[in-house]
Amino acid sequence: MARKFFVGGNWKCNGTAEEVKKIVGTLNDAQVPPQDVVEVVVSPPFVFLPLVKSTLRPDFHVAAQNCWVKKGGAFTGEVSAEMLVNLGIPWVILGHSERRQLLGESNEFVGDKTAYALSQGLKVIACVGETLEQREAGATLDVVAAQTKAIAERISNWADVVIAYEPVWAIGTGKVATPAQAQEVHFELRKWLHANTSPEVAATTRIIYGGSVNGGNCKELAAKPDVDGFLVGGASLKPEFIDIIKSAEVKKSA
Ligand SMILES: O=C(CO)COP(=O)(O)O
Repeated sequence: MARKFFVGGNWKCNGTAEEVKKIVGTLNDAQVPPQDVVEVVVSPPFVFLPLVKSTLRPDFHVAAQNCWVKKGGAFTGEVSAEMLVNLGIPWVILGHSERRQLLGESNEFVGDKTAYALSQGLKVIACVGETLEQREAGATLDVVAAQTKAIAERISNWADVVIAYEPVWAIGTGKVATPAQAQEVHFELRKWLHANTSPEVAATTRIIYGGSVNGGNCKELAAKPDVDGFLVGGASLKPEFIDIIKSAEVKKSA
């Protein structure tokens, strides 16, 4: 069963309005494979969402980088799923390791957010991944399984979920997981989904890799059977993001 290649660009907390316009211009001018080959989603900071949504080419989509865990109200500083839906934002990234680590988001909280966002009609890029300490302790699979379980316990429909495997030690470090390391975890995650959700969910849910992906390493990673795309940080702010989008071609010819 074919899983459409997915390339997300997580801009994190970067950019001025001028820089954002420039990135959008570069994306709009780029020659990339068609939408039936690759799904492209860029995720600017909240304040730039309307600008990006209104100026970005129509075959690319936008994602927020977070949203609140329940209906909006007296939650100062938060942005609700309802607001994103109201603005026509189709996607949201949840459970990024930077939020898990710096803001103390627990597996349960990320699971609750995922369930709520889906209930409001958003599609979710749900991030999982182990720290270097956890990897060295041999706990990688336990960690990503526990993170995925907290989501699986709270949702029944995986059609609008993409799992992003982002090993914390590979994020922003230039230390990319080897294709074999990524493949191993993606394979195990799919196996976990098979055993704990359904064979159909396991076969159809896209599992994308994130952590120091760039124009130079993307093709080798994309060639692995269980790597269904990427969530790109630093390189998504640069023209090489186009090369990463084009790595979808590797899959097509596989
Ligand atoms: O965190 C990431 C994407 O969400 C990955 O970041 P880098 O590509 O900068 O390592």
